[in-house]
Amino acid sequence: MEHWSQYKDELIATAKALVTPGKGILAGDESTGTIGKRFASIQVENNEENRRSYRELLFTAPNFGHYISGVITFEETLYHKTSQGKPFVDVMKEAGVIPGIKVDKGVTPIPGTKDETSTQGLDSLLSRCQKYYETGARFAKWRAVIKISIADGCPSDVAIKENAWGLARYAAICQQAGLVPIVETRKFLWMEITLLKTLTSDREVLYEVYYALDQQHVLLEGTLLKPNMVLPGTDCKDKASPKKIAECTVRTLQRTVPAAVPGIVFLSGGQSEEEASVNLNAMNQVEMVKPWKLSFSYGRALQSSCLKAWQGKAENVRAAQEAFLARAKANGEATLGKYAGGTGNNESLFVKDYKY
Ligand SMILES: O=C(COP(=O)(O)O)[C@@H](O)[C@H](O)[C@H](O)COP(=O)(O)O
Repeated sequence: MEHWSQYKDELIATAKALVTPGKGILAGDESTGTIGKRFASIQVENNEENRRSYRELLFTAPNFGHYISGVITFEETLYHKTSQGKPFVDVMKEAGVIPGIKVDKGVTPIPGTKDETSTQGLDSLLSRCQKYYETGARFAKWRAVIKISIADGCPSDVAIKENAWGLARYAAICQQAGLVPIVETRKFLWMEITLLKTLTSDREVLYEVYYALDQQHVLLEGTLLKPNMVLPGTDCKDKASPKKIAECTVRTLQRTVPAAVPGIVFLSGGQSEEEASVNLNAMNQVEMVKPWKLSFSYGRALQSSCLKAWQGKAENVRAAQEAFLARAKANGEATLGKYAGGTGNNESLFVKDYKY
């Protein structure tokens, strides 16, 4: 018996459903501080009722399940209800959308490194996951943040190993409780970093992550990977075309991610809405061997225009939902390589010195 035996079929089915062609994941798990920054940009107060109303707007957007397979929530949101008293979890399920939950507790510095971090939250993780499963969640997210900087010699071996091992422990525990673990390796790029350096570091990190997952008997068929696309830093002089980004990203994944993994759901990582859609589309068009589905798990690139349209006002809810659905549809098309382009905002969503 493996620790996941009881849930094996369900884990495999959930992971597969999350990467249904034409759909992807809404990352709506901004912690209280992060959503506060997003609200501040539209002069909306960061209180619980505004957070609840905003998430209600997203989860009641008409037919959002046509393009969204699952939603990652922050713990507070998992227990929220609509203004009519219906639990969000039920709203999602009725829309054919799978509820998910962020289970990590942020990062902490690794002593002796140059501001590299490891992710916290393993203590009591099993009992938390069991509780979330009972509430209706069927998948989880845990973010490892990897700093990439030539000047500081990062990522260091220590940081890579520490983060890979933590991700594997998290993944094993989630599967024990019936939750599909999304394994997130978020690279924090020094702004001048070249495409080549990102590519090399990504490969080192992913090798180690899949070694650790194997060591800890994680059922790969019941997992998803959430990486960055392979991109140059925002200040790098050599810009890369969507085709080049697609080729470098797919090649990196070919060399590191086993074919047993059903899907790779990219984070948007500061790309503009349009870039995130166009680059995902290019990956799904490029003629290379791709044994996994390539989809999205976007936060900013799905919500930026929606937030701007909302402005915290009830009379703007419909317009905000339309803005959200437009990005969901575009990215759904990009998972099929059928996004024609031109519908997204080109404004960069990069946040300088973001603290994870
Ligand atoms: O994974 C995610 C995707 O982010 P992104 O597409 O890069 O905007 C999100 O869940 C972010 O992690 C989200 O904004 C979480 O916020 P904090 O945990 O940093 O508060």
